[in-house]
Amino acid sequence: MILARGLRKSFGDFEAVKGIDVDVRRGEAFGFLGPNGAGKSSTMRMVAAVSPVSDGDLRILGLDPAVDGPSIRARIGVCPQEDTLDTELTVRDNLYVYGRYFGLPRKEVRSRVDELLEFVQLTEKSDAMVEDLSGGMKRRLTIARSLINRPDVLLLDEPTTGLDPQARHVVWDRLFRLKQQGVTLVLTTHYMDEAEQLCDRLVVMDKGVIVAEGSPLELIRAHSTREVAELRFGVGEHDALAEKISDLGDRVEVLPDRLLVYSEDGEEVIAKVHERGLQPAAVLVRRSTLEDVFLRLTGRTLVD
Ligand SMILES: Nc1ncnc2c1ncn2[C@@H]1O[C@H](COP(=O)(O)OP(=O)(O)OP(=O)(O)O)[C@@H](O)[C@H]1O
Repeated sequence: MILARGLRKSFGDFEAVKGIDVDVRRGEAFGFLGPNGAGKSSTMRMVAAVSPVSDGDLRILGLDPAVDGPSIRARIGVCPQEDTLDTELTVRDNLYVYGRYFGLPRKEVRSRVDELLEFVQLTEKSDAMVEDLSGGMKRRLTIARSLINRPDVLLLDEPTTGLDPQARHVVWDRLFRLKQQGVTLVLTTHYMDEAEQLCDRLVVMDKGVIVAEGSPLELIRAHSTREVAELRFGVGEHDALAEKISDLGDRVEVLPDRLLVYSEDGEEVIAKVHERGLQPAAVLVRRSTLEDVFLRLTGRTLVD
């Protein structure tokens, strides 16, 4: 569905995307992960055929965005990071007008609008003005709008950023359903839990390059241990304590509020910490996640 080879994006002298290779297959959910400024949105905008490629090859649905931009845009759906809804129109009219941009006949748009309002659970808000919607409702409406043309590929730039947990959950639930319906999803996110659950494959980007790619499980196996022991000591004690327990795991990471000890058996780590007479204020053993992969590969947490 999407094929990129040596894809680059420059803004003047600054290179935001530095030659990436990407393959997105039909029907999969593909994620771009990375901290702010990694180049995810710049990549998404090239894939959406709204930002010209600076160098390299890019094919979307087999088409070249430099020459087939309109055909590509007709067959993809885009849910941008910022809501770009028309606040002076009702919920229904936002979808209707957008559908008409695609040149769909009036009758067809009307029934598609009803279908989509139902899908994003906004039927009851059909006649409300956009400015009266909550943030979560606006995001759902933007997703509905991006689906008006029955796209083969749906591009979502941080679809759940800025939403409260419940609103996030509703949006995520709809994305799962779309995936079940066979829509190819390409998304960026900062939320590791979501990426782990939804994405079949993903790439981790940092400073314009891809630093790892694979399924969530493959990435965790390749770049982290099975378990992580989290230890909280007093403020300011973590650096000194990290040295004292550095032999207890494959590696130890120092975060501002805790130590992370990476090992195959977290309980064993905790037991040894206690044997050494150390008294953490709190301990937790958990399995490795994509957040750990990210920390390993970039030396930073995504939340930063
Ligand atoms: N139009 C532009 N002109 C100049 N620089 C830009 C432009 N768009 C993006 N950049 C720069 O390119 C880099 C990558 O930005 P991009 O928005 O692609 O990152 P991102 O991974 O999507 O980050 P975020 O998670 O914050 O959205 C940043 O340093 C940004 O300042």
